[in-house]
Amino acid sequence: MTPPAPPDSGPAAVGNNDHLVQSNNPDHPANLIPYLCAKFWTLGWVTGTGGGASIREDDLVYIAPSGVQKELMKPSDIYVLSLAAQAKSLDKRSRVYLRSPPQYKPSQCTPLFMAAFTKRRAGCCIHTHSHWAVLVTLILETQGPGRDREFLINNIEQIKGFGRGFDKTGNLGYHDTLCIPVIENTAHEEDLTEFLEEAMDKYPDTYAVLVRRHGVYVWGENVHKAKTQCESLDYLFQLAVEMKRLDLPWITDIEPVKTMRS
Ligand SMILES: CSC[C@@H](O)[C@@H](O)C(=O)COP(=O)(O)O
Ligand SMILES: [Zn+2]
Repeated sequence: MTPPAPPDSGPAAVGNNDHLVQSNNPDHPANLIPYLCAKFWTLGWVTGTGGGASIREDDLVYIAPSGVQKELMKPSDIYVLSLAAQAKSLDKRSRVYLRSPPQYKPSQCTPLFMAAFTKRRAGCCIHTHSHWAVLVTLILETQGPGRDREFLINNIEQIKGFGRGFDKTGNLGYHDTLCIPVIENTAHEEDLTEFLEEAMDKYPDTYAVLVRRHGVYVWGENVHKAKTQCESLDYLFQLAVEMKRLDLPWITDIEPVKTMRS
């Protein structure tokens, strides 16, 4: 990831640990979150303040503000919290911020991002409101109860863009079936947390969870992996919607071609 030099990171540090979001390094999370969200906005992933991204570097978690135009964020808008301080806190639901811009509230997606960081040791989590993700959940809805809870696809090259799973090495193969669980949307974002965590427990190797009529959460062990997995998924969601339009199945039984390796 080599974004250009960061924009002006806002007012100089005065208290509030502002130094945590001030860096000339374009790969610093406080620079990278605004840079990535500006890119995601062009893809329709974070339009109208929806969606977002969060990055963990060791103990520190960098989070965007709530309800802001995600493509216009500045490094000085970013919240920082400590996982260790959070773990020590007696009130598990309250957040211990090392830095909070006073004019904002932290993203409503914070507990969902935290689930990826604490339950999967993820280094980055991306939330999109991509049309393709939403459409896939709507198509699944028409498959009826029991068949609407998993997005399954196989025999598509882009599936190789996904890791085999948490603490596993290597990526999925062309003939493997990719399975992304679907949870129901709730009126308030934070209420999704228990269902997202439940899906993580039930699907320990998944790197993503679809939220019906809402979007998708995708994570990875670092920014590169979260971003490329999110891109691969969006590609597959779009393909799946077009396949459905053409009445083509998402799951096919294709015999592996015999090669010198077989
Ligand atoms: C367009 S409102 C969307 C929000 O409710 C939520 O789903 C979301 O994705 C972003 O929440 P935010 O608190 O702005 O980071
Ligand atoms: Zn959302």
